[in-house]
Amino acid sequence: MSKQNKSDGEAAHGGYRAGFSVLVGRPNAGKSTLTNALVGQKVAITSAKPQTTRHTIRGIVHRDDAQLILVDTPGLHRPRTLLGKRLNELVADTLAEVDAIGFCLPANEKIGPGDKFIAAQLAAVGNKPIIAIVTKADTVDRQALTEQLLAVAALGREVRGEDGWNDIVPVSATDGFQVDTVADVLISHMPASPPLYPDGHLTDEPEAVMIAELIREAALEGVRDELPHSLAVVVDEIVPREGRPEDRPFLDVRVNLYVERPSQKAIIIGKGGARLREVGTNARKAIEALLGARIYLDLHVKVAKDWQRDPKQLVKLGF
Ligand SMILES: Nc1nc2c(ncn2[C@@H]2O[C@H](COP(=O)(O)OP(=O)(O)OP(=O)(O)O)[C@@H](O)[C@H]2O)c(=O)[nH]1
Repeated sequence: MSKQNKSDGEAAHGGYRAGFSVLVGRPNAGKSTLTNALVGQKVAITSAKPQTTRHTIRGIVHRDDAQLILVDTPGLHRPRTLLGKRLNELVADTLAEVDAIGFCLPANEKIGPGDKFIAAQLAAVGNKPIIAIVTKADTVDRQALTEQLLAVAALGREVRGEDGWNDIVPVSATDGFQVDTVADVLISHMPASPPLYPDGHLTDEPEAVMIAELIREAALEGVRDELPHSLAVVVDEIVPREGRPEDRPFLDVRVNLYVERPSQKAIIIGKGGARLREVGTNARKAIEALLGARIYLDLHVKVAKDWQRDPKQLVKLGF
């Protein structure tokens, strides 16, 4: 993340700004959906279930005069299991690195203890610009939105003193309402800097992590209720097949899906393996589109008992 030419001031890079921003908020606040709307391409998985975003996934907003690099974090929350604790460490590390923080609070839910907990943590980060983003604005009427904006402003003053949040922006990621404004406001807090990534680059997430996310999304389709947080996906290897012409590569992708109980393994695999085949077919199409190459997808389902609580298992699974 080193920026060349540490000279300050607007004119330093012809007025160009570039930097990092993170969206935080409690589970289900709409962070992934907003990231996707800002970046304009699906990079993070979304789900109706909380805490599906396990990895830090970056998307980049490109403008003629700016680059906004977004980091999508897992839901910041009170640690419960060890996995939760690791997630919170990840969040704390990310906060220290960014130039501005977007704090997401849904318009259609009263500010609760979870939001206050996060607000206090953000205030403790120090002098960083914090922009309160009131998400899902389409779900409430004008008056309810106004009241929520006032409540969010009051929360800002409560944790940060009289100045409160640097900005407050209502947005609807699903309707596209104010999505550009959110980008504008975040960009206004980015430092003068040359572009940090080549144009057209949408994510710097290692391909393996994106592949794992695509498979995880396909595997959870229709069974989210039975398998809320018990599925981890690890890409073992991606090997180019030998003897293929360079312009038409073919890759062997080997992947392990870890669940916590044999009953969950049965759900993933389905009767006679039918469900797993369907998961493979769906994920393969998405992965081929991502990689621009044909692949053979080899999926294995394994039971790793209590992987969420076992430090050794967590390391093995990449957490
Ligand atoms: N109506 C409406 N629904 C939204 C909007 N943004 C997100 N949602 C819905 O809210 C739910 C949660 O959205 P996500 O983007 O997955 O939330 P998140 O904060 O990333 O959640 P975690 O990954 O659990 O931290 C999903 O069902 C979304 O479809 C919005 O602008 N309007």
